Amino acid sequence: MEKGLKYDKPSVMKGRTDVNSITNWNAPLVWEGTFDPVVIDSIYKKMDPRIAVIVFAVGKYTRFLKAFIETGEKYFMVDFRVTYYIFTDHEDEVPKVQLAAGRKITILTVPSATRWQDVVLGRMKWATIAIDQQIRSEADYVFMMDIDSTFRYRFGAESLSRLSAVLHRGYYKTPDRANFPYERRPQSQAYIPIDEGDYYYTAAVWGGYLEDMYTLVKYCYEQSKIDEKNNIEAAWQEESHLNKYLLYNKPTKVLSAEYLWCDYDRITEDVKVIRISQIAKNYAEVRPNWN
Ligand SMILES: CC(=O)N[C@H]1[C@@H](OP(=O)(O)OP(=O)(O)OC[C@H]2O[C@@H](n3ccc(=O)[nH]c3=O)[C@H](O)[C@@H]2O)O[C@H](CO)[C@H](O)[C@@H]1O
Ligand SMILES: [Mn+2]
Repeated sequence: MEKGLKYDKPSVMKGRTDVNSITNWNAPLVWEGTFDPVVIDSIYKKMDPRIAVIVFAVGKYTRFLKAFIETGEKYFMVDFRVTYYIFTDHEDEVPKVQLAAGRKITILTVPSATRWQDVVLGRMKWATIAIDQQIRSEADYVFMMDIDSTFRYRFGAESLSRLSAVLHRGYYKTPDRANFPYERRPQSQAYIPIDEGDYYYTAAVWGGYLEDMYTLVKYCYEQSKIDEKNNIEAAWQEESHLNKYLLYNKPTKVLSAEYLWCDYDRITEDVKVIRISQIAKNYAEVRPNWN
């Protein structure tokens, strides 16, 4: 980081005591109050990484693009180089948003779908192909995100690592791993035995080094293809495969539920800020099929 930078002296004794801020494999578990944004930004600015955000807006989900990008410009990796890769079947519905310097939008066309499950799983296929053909030469870090989200507070370089995953807000306090909604049928590639598991991660926000993300996205794609051949679809689609992978290949950073909350859940004591909030949506209205 740069010489002469002014910031509060870090303490050995003081810090968050209401939550655990380290995993049992010694990876940071990131909460507000566990990092100094000035120090973090200065460290990462030196590398000036190119950050890719991969989002899908297929069918009626294009309505979420405007708020996602506009709030992203306010809170996501401010002052860093960001490209939003928008995968859509309605190019004409991608809004024109004024972006800060060093930031841009790239539109990629994907087919429409009749089942939402095909869209959420299809993300793994199209992202694998796009990283291979294009993004690999344009980015250092990649994030995969749901589009039905708005940024509300800093989502910055403290989230960067080789592989960073976010605790699902609905399960981060679940005491018993048997209650995680992992895939429990041994016939599926995403199967996790009842007595295994660390955390339950959301598939709505995850990121890391381009090559590590490529490996994981491709893994989810390939596992779901095997499932398809065996006529089975994992309980929570790519989220189930993601959780299986992260159990046996531990993430290098775990981001607290601050990184993905939602508009309709009560905020808990330990969540001091909400960085992304999922928008309340009418599933029946936006999805092409119901179940
Ligand atoms: C908070 C959380 O854990 N979210 C997960 C949950 O999300 P959700 O219930 O929030 O799923 P969702 O409807 O937002 O779908 C996931 C994403 O796929 C895209 N999309 C989906 C349908 C469609 O017709 N068009 C379209 O573009 C869009 O980017 C959307 O944000 O379950 C999904 C599949 O089981 C994914 O695992 C999500 O990551
Ligand atoms: Mn969503």
